[in-house]
Amino acid sequence: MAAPKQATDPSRREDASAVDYLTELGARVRAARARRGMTRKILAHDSGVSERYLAKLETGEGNISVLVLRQIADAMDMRMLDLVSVGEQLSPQMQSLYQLARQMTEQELAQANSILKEALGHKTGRAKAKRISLIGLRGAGKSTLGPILSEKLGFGFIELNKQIEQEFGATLAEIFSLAGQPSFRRFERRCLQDIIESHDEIVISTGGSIVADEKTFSLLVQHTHVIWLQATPGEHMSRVVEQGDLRPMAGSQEAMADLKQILSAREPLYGRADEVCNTSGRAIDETAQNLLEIAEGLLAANSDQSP
Ligand SMILES: Nc1ncnc2c1ncn2[C@@H]1O[C@H](COP(=O)(O)OP(=O)(O)OP(=O)(O)O)[C@@H](O)[C@H]1O
Ligand SMILES: O=C(O)C1=C[C@@H](O)[C@@H](O)[C@H](O)C1
Ligand SMILES: [Mg+2]
Repeated sequence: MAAPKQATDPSRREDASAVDYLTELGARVRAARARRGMTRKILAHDSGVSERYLAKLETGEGNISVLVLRQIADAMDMRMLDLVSVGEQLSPQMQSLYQLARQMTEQELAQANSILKEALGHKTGRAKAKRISLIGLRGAGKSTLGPILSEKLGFGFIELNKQIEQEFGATLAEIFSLAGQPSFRRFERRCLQDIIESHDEIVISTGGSIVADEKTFSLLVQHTHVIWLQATPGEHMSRVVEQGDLRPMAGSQEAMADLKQILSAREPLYGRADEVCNTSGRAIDETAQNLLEIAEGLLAANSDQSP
């Protein structure tokens, strides 16, 4: 007869973490239901999921399907994300804002955004000081235009990714392969925080994926005047290839589709920038001049707001 599996068996460890996860998920559903004052019967009625199944789920016994979880989240008017992502819950204040925002039309959202920005204007204005950051996809021109802009403004210049490499004594590739993406994101945030604390007049060229981390990107938005350097997908691709990076050529159809997908996924995030600078079909000199005007406009608006 085969010996029973020991606790050190990796498959057992996976089982244990799955049980913990399902228990946590169940507790979240129960807590969310309780916060809304919904009995299990009401949630069953509103979601179309049986009371019996809900009871199993809430005690961590049911390995729920994504679609059923969506029914439950919808019935409680909440994001599935807040049920499934352990350790990443919205604070009560954020939840309240989120609920409010969910009921608004796009037009009302834009209005709410500018009302909030204005109401908090003196705070954000000071918080941004004379820091300009450039964001955008690979080949947008962040590294090319950043130093030119800093020279024209008489400010310092920092290439965030280079700063991270210096700070942590390893190349980006090494950081990604040895420490992994989550560590890179932590280093990136820490570096940005240090730069913000130590520089009031600076141009920062960021990495294209800085928008992927909500906290880091919020830090950037709150403490710098963010300018999104835009280009067409074709130009992003041709510029990267011209720089000698031949990776995008491996199956160029697929690479182009990937690039377009990344761009469209990031567009709403890049869209949080204070201003946009279109670099497409323009010479570097011309773009640099336009970028300078945009930056000066942002700095002037900021000095108007300062107390
Ligand atoms: N109008 C323009 N503005 C900026 N760069 C341009 C323009 N036209 C062509 N280029 C070229 O596009 C390339 C932009 O590359 P750059 O390395 O500055 O992009 P990046 O945004 O820093 O990308 P990455 O995310 O890979 O660091 C350069 O080779 C530059 O010469
Ligand atoms: O756009 C991207 O996805 C990236 C751009 C680089 O600057 C780095 O931030 C990282 O390698 C990822
Ligand atoms: Mg660059």
